[in-house]
Amino acid sequence: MAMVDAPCPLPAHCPQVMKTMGLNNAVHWVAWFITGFVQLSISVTALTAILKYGQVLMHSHVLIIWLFLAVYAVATIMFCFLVSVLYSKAKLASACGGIIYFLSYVPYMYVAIREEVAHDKITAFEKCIASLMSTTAFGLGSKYFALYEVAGVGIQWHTFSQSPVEGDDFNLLLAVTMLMVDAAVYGVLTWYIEAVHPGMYGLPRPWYFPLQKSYWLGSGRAEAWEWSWPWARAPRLSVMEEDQACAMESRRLEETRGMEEEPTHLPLVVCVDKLTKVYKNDKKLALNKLSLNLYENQVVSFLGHNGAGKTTTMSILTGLFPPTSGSATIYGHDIRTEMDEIRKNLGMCPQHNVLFDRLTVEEHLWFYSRLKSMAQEEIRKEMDKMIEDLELSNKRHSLVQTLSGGMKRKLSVAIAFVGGSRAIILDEPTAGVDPYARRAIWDLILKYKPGRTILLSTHHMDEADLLGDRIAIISHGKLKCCGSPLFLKGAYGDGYRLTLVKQPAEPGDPQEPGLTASPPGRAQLSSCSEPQVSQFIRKHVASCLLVSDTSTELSYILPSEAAKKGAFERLFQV
Ligand SMILES: Nc1ncnc2c1ncn2[C@@H]1O[C@H](COP(=O)(O)OP(=O)(O)OP(=O)(O)O)[C@@H](O)[C@H]1O
Repeated sequence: MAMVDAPCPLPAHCPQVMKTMGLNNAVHWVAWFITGFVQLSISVTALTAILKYGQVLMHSHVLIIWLFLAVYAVATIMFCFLVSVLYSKAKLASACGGIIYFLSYVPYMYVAIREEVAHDKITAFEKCIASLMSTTAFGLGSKYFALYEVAGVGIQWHTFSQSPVEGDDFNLLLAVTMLMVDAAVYGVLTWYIEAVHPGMYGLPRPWYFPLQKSYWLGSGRAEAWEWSWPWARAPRLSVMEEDQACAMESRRLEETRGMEEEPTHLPLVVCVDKLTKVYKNDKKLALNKLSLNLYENQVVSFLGHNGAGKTTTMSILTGLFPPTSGSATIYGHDIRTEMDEIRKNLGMCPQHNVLFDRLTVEEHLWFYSRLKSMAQEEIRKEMDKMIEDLELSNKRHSLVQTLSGGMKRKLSVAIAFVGGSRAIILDEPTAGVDPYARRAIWDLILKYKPGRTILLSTHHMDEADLLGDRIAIISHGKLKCCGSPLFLKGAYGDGYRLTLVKQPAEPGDPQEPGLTASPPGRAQLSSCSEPQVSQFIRKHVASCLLVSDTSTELSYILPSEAAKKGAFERLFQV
């Protein structure tokens, strides 16, 4: 059970999202240890009672039986943790874990056969080595219970460190000690393997990471850069120099069409530099040297077709996957080596809701704020404000499983903002919600934008236009254009559309021969004469194009250049 639970204990992706939001890895494992131990201690207690009072180990001290089984339970939990980090799929871990578990009995069988069949003498040291498998230590320990029971005295505190067999220097105390050593060894191996081989999600550390000062003392980014990427030929740069180099690179990009000059007067927060990603199981380039800068107080709308690479970019920025090459910095911290530092300011809303069914709206906001180490009083204030902004006051104490899809999405977006997160990644925040909830999410994003930097992916042009201070469009993993909505419309749009509604002429109305000095809309419409209207518009915007003439409407395209020359002003002032 522990093996199935440990690799993916919560809703899919939940541990990753929690880690992105600042969950300490040690806290994650300790929580699972406590859960496993509480469950197993019930079995241990029941088994102790059965063994003692069911006349199986009737002479042995009840506390020693419980202690022996409890220590074995601890070693077994740690063994499950170890197996769980070896496999990225829970079912595979449980299947293989069972086999590995039974195979670990082999040393015990070897010792037992040599001792009992071949009558060889096995030294305590050899037994300690064999006991590095917890099941072997358990088997050897159980043998002492049996021997003392047969002798009719059972294991007592004074016989705990003695063997009833003459010349045998191993005993139950050594078996229990070895079980504790096993638990510690499995724990260390779990910690190491998870760090260098984090499975499907997470950034692998180099195999020598325990030797890195930066791992133990934090920060030390220059050292981390050097150690983690020894093949990087580029000269070592300070963070400021890196940011400047990154900004210069993007300035070079501006020279190409579709790249607006960047708002360099704002603080640079996210600097994506030639990010490339090739998935192991899909050899094609998911990201192809993507470079993008994000500035404070801005929302950047990330647009692109399905499979363009939006989610991949966001996953790399949030530390779910490592990039194949290239890098990115967030607040000057490198995503490859300083994710723990970055996570203190990072908020994310993944494409699919990752919520706990059995927690309420309020509990979710509280939990994620606490992950960010926010003080209790501040949490209460922020929670009240956010619940009001979400229009979820009446659902404050409702379990998430009772919320509608739109409400769940609103909560997921709100979670990205709690706890003072300043770099926010929103992956299709309004996917699958009704227009009303969509509007509420828009309002929330706009309200919480000041002081933050937001990257928002969407498939909706109107959303990108309305929310985005800048829009970045990617295709096949490459940035195609980036700039303000107005800039992109100017660069790629075919102009402005002018639609005139024809006013039906009322019976007895005198037919006006042409346009008068009366308000232009009314004059044009009342005439309902397309040539005259067109002639009037062409007087001010010579290159206007009539695109439709129906019984109720006239529609024209006015080229963007006309706006720059002030032609629109003259047209509408008439
Ligand atoms: N885990 C994965 N393993 C292999 N290939 C993947 C994986 N995730 C994404 N890809 C591939 O990487 C490319 C980019 O996918 P990504 O999910 O980043 O696109 P997207 O722009 O977010 O698409 P959508 O708008 O549909 O969410 C696609 O070709 C996709 O097939």
